[in-house]
Amino acid sequence: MTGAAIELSGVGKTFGRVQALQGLDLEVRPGELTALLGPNGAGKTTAIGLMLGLLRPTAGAVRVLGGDPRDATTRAQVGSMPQESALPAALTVREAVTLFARMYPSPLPVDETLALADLLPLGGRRAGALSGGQARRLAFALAMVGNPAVLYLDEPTTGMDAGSRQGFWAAVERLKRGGRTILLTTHYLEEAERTADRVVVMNAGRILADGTPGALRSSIATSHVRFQSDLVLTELQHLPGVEGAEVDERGHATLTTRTPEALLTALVQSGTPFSQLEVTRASLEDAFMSLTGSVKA
Ligand SMILES: Nc1ncnc2c1ncn2[C@@H]1O[C@H](COP(=O)(O)OP(=O)(O)OP(=O)(O)O)[C@@H](O)[C@H]1O
Repeated sequence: MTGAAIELSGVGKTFGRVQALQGLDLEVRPGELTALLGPNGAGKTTAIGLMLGLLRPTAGAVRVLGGDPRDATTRAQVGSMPQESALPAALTVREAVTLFARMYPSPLPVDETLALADLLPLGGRRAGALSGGQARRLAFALAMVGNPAVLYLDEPTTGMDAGSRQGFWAAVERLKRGGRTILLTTHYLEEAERTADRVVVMNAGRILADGTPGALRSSIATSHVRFQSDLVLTELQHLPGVEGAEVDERGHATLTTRTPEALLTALVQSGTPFSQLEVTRASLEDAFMSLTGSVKA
């Protein structure tokens, strides 16, 4: 045992001819909030299915809290908010949470769980009558009521309005401070950046990047520097930190760089006259798309 809360080593998963995951190595430390990011079909849900013991790996091994994710002792310590949850439509919110609480050895108090998911005012409403965003909050409550050490949230905020989202992330922050290990998938990069200790970017069943949100941003986020000058393409390419350069026939240059400040300092120091300067920072969304080569999901 390595002390990792979740450990995937050399994990592969195929569905017929589809290779959903290939040689996946991932260690999640206890208490860490990890965001799995990737376009549709990247393999995020499959990875969670393996960590939950709902799927068996075709290759490699999956350990959760030092045990087999299929064992009852492991499952009792794990909570999951799936992408689409079948909620017990005829039960009220409170009844559903109470019922789920009975399935765990040391559940959270029902009222505390309802409060965490901002559902106290809706305790008497039938699950089948909830709005989409409210139903997501009930799925969150059902994932939490067992007082899990490890919590999986698969695209948790899909369908939530801005207010629900804010409340939800505040609750996740509290859970994180309480020392739980949380692994979530999301398409909302900015949310992941704000909340996660670590971001793991996946595409086509593999990990493309893994690091803190800040490190990821600085490793992939580029800026565009545009100006007009007499410099020709080779001179532009030799400015410090230039990763890409284009120049049109009128001398309008567009340079791609991760260090726009150093580039501009060198440009000014060279004494070359320039005009129409414009510096734009690529959004994290752009950087993510260029990394995964995907269109926005
Ligand atoms: N039960 C299954 N049978 C066949 N193929 C599957 C099955 N489950 C997943 N796949 C395929 O495996 C690949 C990974 O799917 P997965 O659902 O893990 O992606 P994802 O990253 O969660 O995508 P999304 O962002 O759309 O939820 C996809 O090509 C998908 O079609």
